[in-house]
Amino acid sequence: MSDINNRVRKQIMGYIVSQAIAAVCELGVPDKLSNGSRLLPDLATSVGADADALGRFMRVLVAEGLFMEEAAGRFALTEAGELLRVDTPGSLRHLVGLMSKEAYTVWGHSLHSVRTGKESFTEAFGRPYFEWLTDNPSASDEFDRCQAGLVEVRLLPLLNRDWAKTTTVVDIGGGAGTLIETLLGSHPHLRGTVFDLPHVVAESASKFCSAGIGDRTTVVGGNFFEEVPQNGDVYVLSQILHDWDDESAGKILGNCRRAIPRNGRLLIVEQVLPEVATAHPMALLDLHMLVLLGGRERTATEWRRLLSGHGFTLESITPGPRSSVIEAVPA
Ligand SMILES: C[S@@+](CC[C@H](N)C(=O)[O-])C[C@H]1O[C@@H](n2cnc3c(N)ncnc32)[C@H](O)[C@@H]1O
Repeated sequence: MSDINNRVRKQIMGYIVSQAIAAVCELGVPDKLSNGSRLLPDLATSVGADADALGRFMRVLVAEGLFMEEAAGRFALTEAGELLRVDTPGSLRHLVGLMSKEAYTVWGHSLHSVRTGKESFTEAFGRPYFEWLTDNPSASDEFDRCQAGLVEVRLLPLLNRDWAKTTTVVDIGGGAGTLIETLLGSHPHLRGTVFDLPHVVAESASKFCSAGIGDRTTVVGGNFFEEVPQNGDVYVLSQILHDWDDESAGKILGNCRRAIPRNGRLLIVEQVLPEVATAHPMALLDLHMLVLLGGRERTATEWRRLLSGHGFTLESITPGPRSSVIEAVPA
């Protein structure tokens, strides 16, 4: 078979690889191999899998370079596979969580998105994703955990900013509060507010107390389409606006504009797509945002336009290892 034929076949069957990764991660296979190689029957018993079936999953993932078969039936992690462990620095395990289960099911309905320009989650589950999460606590906790896993890398460009003149940071859609916890942990003069849906922030206050920052933090449950907390001098929107189309993103920005003081600042931690379409890794995320949520990733031109349409001037874009910090001030 020609290389082209093989390549297209692999593309067509690509989700088998991603879902095989999700299945072995759910079983904890990469973690069971963290201390070295194991024989298949022993590995299968330790994770509660059928040995023959697990061997067939491993065959595919060995071909993908995630595991190696050191000797017949003895499997180990490769350097790439190490990234699937829960506890490894730079772990991608949170991404496996975000791309499987409901996220995978929703892609079976993606034809709806390409036809209408709308999200497909409602087609698959009866209502939009964030509404569905409200009544599915274990999926919601898993989502918050996976997001928190991403915050570490996203935070780097934020942590490196000069915070000397800032008093209070308000994290809008701050999820599990990891960003505020890390920021306040390394900047003892800062105060922080976490704002998110009530069920998401229900446990946050006690978490902040345990982390020793209870006296410097405020937790507010609410809906950013109605209003957001006042009295911050820096507002953070991390991975929020890409969840929404321009109209909804504009409503969130409008509410931030009403809350933010004239000398305040808005820091948007998001991806910036190149102006010209290329095989940019974020193009995949852009498509996922459309299908899951009806959202989108944006180019610098689109960011400038969206911000200026809702009372902000884009001042700068600072690229980070994963996301950029888009800094804006009230116009
Ligand atoms: C993609 S997550 C980003 C979380 C966090 N900022 C981060 O960087 O990891 C989007 C967040 O928006 C929150 N959210 C969704 N709809 C909301 C609403 N109407 N009002 C307030 N928060 C909302 C979700 O609960 C979730 O925590």
